[in-house]
Amino acid sequence: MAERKVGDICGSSASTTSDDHPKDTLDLKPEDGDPESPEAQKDQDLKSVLVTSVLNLEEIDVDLYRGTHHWVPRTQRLFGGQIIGQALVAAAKSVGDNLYAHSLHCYFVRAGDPKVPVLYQVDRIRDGRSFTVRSVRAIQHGQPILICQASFQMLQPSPLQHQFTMPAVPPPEDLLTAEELIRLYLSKPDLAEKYKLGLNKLLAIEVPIEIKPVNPPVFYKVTASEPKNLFWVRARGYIGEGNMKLHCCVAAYVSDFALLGTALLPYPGYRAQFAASLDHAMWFHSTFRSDEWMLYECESPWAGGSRGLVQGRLWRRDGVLAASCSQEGVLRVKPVTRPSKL
Ligand SMILES: CCCCCCCC(=O)SCCNC(=O)CCNC(=O)[C@H](O)C(C)(C)COP(=O)(O)OP(=O)(O)OC[C@H]1O[C@@H](n2cnc3c(N)ncnc32)[C@H](O)[C@@H]1OP(=O)(O)O
Repeated sequence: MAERKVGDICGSSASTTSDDHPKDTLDLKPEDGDPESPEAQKDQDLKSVLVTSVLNLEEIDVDLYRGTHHWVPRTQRLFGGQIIGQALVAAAKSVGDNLYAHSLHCYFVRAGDPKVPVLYQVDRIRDGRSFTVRSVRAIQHGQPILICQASFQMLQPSPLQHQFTMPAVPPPEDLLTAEELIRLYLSKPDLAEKYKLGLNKLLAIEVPIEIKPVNPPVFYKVTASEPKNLFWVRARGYIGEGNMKLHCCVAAYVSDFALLGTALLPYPGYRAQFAASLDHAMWFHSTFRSDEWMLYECESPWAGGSRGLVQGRLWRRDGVLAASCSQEGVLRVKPVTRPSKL
């Protein structure tokens, strides 16, 4: 299968079969070439776990897929980004080669259960001339946990093109990863035991995303800040060029990570007692590589009524706006009790 260069926006490499449904188009296998070659083996070894497992759905029947879990947050409810990414994989499988993921809108209606797989039932809502829409229900225990609509468009260039300017920040090479920051905190000789425990738990989590905060928090800082956050993100491991559709699914996974917490930044005197994403919308603007560093600019324009609205923009290193997202989440908080100084 000819490799598609990254110039295609969230494209796919489909081929139609004898029936009227294009066959599965999201090929997660290594690119063309001898699968036994040392290069292919190296790729396979380094292949991001997001590709080899999290976003690699099993086909159960036409338009019915099953997804498994890789990393589950401490809340023990499925990570929202995983369900979104897998739902987009399922939606994209029945969409032809000349169509590109440009948006998705989801509601999280029940907590995902990490003890059982997720089924993805795809409904082919419409195949229009320029736009094709799929609806996906993520199902567990016979009930939907997520409802998602995804839309795909033919490439239709236009003279109307503009974007905001990417924030000026240090490059990722000048910053520390989240793990490096945690190890730095752990190296403090006067670090209290209870903090050590929490930090080592964080280190033990195998999140398939690498993160470099642009303004790393001062360790257990208690000062309020604006509800804005910036960090460099990329998928761990190798994904490679040629499958923009897959990069969109990985970006959907990444976009839900550390986003909702932006709304808590002005309130260091409170901690989340219950926090969960209610909905999530995403728009894909240009080509990008989700296994290369991208700047994730997050901000929360509003919070109230036990909810917080957060918005994110994913920027390529060259300043091109790759994707935007918006999410509202439940934020039920309680005051942080600090040991009295007396
Ligand atoms: C800052 C940290 C950011 C973390 C971001 C995590 C991002 C994620 O990936 S979350 C995963 C994706 N999203 C989801 O799973 C949400 C799925 N949807 C749902 O679970 C439901 O639709 C939900 C909970 C939003 C609404 O359902 P509904 O039955 O109306 O909820 P409700 O009765 O209000 O209470 C639900 C939960 O809030 C808890 N709760 C209710 N009131 C309070 C309160 N005052 N204080 C604290 N918790 C409360 C309840 O105990 C219950 O918790 P649990 O599910 O563990 O029993």
